[in-house]
Amino acid sequence: MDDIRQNPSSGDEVALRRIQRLSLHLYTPSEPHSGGLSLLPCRAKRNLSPSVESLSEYMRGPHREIQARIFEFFQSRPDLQTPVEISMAEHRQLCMRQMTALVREAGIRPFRYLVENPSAYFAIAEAVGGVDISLGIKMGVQFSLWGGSVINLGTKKHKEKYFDGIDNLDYPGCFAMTELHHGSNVQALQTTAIFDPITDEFVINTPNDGAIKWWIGNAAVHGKFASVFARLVLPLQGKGGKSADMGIHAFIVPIRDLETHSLLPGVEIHDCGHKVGLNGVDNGALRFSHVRVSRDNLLNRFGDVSRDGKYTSSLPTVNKRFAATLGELVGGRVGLAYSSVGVLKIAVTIAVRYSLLRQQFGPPRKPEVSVLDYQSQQHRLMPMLASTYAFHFATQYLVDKYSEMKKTNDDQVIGDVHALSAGLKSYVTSYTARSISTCRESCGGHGYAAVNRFGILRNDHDIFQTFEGDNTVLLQQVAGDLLKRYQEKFKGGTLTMTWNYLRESMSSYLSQPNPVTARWEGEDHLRDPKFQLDAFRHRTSRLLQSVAARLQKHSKTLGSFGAWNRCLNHLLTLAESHIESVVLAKFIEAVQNCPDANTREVLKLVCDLYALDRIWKDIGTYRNVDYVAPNKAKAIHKLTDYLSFQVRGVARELVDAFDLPDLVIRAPIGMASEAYEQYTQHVGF
Ligand SMILES: Cc1cc2nc3c(=O)[nH]c(=O)nc-3n(C[C@H](O)[C@H](O)[C@H](O)COP(=O)(O)OP(=O)(O)OC[C@H]3O[C@@H](n4cnc5c(N)ncnc54)[C@H](O)[C@@H]3O)c2cc1C
Repeated sequence: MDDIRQNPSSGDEVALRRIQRLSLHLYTPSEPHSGGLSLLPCRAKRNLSPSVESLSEYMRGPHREIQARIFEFFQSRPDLQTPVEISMAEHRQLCMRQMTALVREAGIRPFRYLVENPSAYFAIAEAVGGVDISLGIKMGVQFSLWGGSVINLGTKKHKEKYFDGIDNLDYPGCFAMTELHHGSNVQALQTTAIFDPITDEFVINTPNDGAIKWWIGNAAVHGKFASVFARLVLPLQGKGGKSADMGIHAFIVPIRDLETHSLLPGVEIHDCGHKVGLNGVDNGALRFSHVRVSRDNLLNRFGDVSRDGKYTSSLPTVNKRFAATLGELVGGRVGLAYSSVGVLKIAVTIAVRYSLLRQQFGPPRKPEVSVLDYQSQQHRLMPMLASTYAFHFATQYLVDKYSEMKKTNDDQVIGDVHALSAGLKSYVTSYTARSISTCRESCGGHGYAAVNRFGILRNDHDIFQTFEGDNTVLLQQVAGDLLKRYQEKFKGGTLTMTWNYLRESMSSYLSQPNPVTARWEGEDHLRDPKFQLDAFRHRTSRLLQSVAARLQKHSKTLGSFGAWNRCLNHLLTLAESHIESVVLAKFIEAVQNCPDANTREVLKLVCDLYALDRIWKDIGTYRNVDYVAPNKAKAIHKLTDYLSFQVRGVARELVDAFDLPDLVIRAPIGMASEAYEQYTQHVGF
């Protein structure tokens, strides 16, 4: 493409003059702090002066020290840093070396943290994901999935036998749930585990090619064990002497010899091959041909088989056992939501720093301006920066709740964590996936250089939307949960903490919007957290009430499955709306709890942008029900642009406060200083 400055055809000259005229119209000379140009000077602006240190201190959370240890360790070991170009085979070996060195040389034992201090575990996962996302996922497979299944679905005997080997990596393992024909629908898995009462063993078998375990992390190269999810079948225990299918259970199956590493008899493994991303993780496909394992290898916390082949369980039905089994695996979702925010922080930091550095065009006879001074660039990046802050606090809350759940086993907290982890995992990972592309675009051509990271971040992170539960499927769990609570409300039941607002407010949200407040357009009102939360909750309550009525109507003719499908998009919108309400509530709380007044003021600005941008993006919904009048909609739009502009003034400090070391950012264009120098050096100047 021709560059319009170097080769101005007459049409291009006209375009250039138009841009320059536009610059004159839109901008007036800058105030000192913004470092650029100011937008429509219609308001009396206050310059904020955030302290990066104080902001960072508040954001950091309690586990910064262990993260710093991880960064220092990898910083000191260039041989363990992932280069930009690396083959799949080398990447897999490097990832294994990285994980082994972390455990055996740096002395960081993620598995112990997972069991004893989950919030520290998630901080470790975020930090190693910053070193290489493949490493973060490889570690997640080993400790959270393979280790987590043994600890959470097994009993004391399993812990005694396997804990140390998992912890010190003598027992690298896999989590083998997904099959070729079934991923999301776990209840339909076909691998069987048939009890043989004569030998006191289970026989693990893949009955057809559709039941081949697929995508199993750690299987292609490194795994020695797998926790295999299979239907537990008891011969002669069903009606009329038939076999009884007791549903999906997990079994520990050794897959490779501990000494020689060769495949064990009856186990066939093939490599899933080169992937779009995460090529440091060795995903494999496994077929089992009548592999025998001891009865003790059943992970028997929720269901057991006695020596004489009788089934016992504290849970009365197959569905309850299934829910309990899958429920124990929510830790993976918590980790993904949390790590996804970590990836978003990296992408936003690179995009914002570069957009501040990069200068293109400007008013006549004036220096060129930073591209972040363009309203369009602010519109792309500032609400994203605000969302990153919002998700930071929301996922921090999720991690705290998860830790509380593990400590107390309280039913209400369990309910809360299950729905919230499903919702935040899907909402945050989808948002991050979209945003990485926007960040790439906002850095122009230099965003396309592999060294500047967006390609690998996008490719590695993309699958976060699918594994540990496909996002569309998980959002339906959130919607289902909301509907359940809605029904309970009318039966006088209790609501868990996060859902409490529905009880408190359903009736007021569902009454006709107040025509007077619908017209209020003052900045104080629009920036009042009460108005913002009210708007989010009003939308959720309406969506909930209307979808409940639609489901009831359609189920009469379509049955419950058909009715659900007829309302599916509505249900997904409901789930997202609810998650957004929770995210906003947690952000508002975080602002209010911030002890330093200066920092609080900056966070309040960022929070206001998050809230108003979301309201503006969904303004049609609010207008449709006259929750906001036309004048108010216009005021929201104007204020959102203005807040984006204000956040631009503190954008550098906001990304610096993420406190990500160069080891994690790596992109030359995303460096805090001398970015151009580092970039030119990279290509050899
Ligand atoms: C890199 C990678 C690593 C993985 N690691 C592991 C691992 O270690 N262990 C393991 O067991 N698994 C692993 N998986 C598998 C992963 O968990 C599954 O891919 C995931 O659960 C989704 O299942 P699926 O791929 O079969 O998709 P499907 O369930 O077939 O979904 C396909 C599409 O249909 C849609 N869809 C499905 N059901 C519904 C519905 N009810 N309503 C609306 N839409 C629907 C989905 O949104 C999606 O768009 C991995 C996958 C990958 C790619």
